[in-house]
Amino acid sequence: MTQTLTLRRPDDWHLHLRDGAMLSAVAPESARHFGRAIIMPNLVPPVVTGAQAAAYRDRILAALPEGADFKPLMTLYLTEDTDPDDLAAAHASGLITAVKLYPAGATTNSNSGVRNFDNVRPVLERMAEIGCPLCVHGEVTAPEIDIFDREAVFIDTVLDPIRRATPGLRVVMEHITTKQGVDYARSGGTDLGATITTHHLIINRNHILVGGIKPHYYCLPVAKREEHRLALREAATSGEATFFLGTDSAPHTDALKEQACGCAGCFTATNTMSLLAHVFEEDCALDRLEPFTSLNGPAFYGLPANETTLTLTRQDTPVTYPSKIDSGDGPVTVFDPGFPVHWAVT
Ligand SMILES: NC(=O)N[C@@H](CC(=O)O)C(=O)O
Ligand SMILES: [Zn+2]
Ligand SMILES: [Zn+2]
Repeated sequence: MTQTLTLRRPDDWHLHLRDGAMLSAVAPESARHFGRAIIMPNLVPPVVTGAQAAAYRDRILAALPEGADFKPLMTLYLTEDTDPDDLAAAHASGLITAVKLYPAGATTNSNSGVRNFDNVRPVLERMAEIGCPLCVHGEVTAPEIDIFDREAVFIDTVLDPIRRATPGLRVVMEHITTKQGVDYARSGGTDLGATITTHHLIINRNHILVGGIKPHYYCLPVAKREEHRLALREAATSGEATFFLGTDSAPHTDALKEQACGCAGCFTATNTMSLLAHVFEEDCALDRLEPFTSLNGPAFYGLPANETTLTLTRQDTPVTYPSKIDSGDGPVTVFDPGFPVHWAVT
């Protein structure tokens, strides 16, 4: 008997769509399966004002295939110069859903990010007042901190102090990669959520480094030890309301990934739902895929779950995907889990 699984249409609570030719190439990949996505603002230059967010939203809508059932949920990139009134107006009108905090220098296109967290305190207080969530790239950037420790140190030295100083601020810990991240997210009550990517459920740091360096597995935060991957698997498959899918699908062309100083980011928009069905089946948790991909995220953001559905079918022959998509600027490699996957979106 063929096994099928029907879910409310999933959403992606952390997505990079880029701009220009790349946007046109990757937007259809997300729109095929996802109903909504939180759109990351780390363009060059970043999306820092309401006017820029509106213009970017329009470019995204223009890049969608005709009849696509996909709503971009826009974000502003928090800088030390963010105007609280502009932010509040953009939130009140429904133009933006959240604000994104990048510590300066932490990741791709984060140079305009925050250096001194005291300088954004008034903005954070305003966000707590108006109920606008803060999405956080949670890594410290101090050169003396080992890259594998950057998330855990951020939680203790930046995130926890910010949350204590700003009661009522709703925070999403983006793309958590550690057991410490899982534990902290769990301890935070209903004002704290955490997204987990598809690739961090599949790879650990050995996959990046053993047997030759694999640039297409390099992303930030970098994948950690196996014990951390297992903690993420346990959290994602738990069904707990705190944890929801944010793919962090982050396309870079092969030329930019496969070079002496390669860009960080895994491109998973194309095959995420098949991969997640595989992961949840492996952990005997197929019944908890829907909370992770389709229910917990909207609940955190105070939005209804999607009305339409998506059906996955388990087939005998492995599903096939293009190994690369053409971005117009060159090929982008689709994340390869390294094992056959039998769940197809039908
Ligand atoms: N995750 C990544 O490795 N890269 C993201 C930025 C980010 O989410 O940190 C990107 O924009 O390429
Ligand atoms: Zn990030
Ligand atoms: Zn990201």
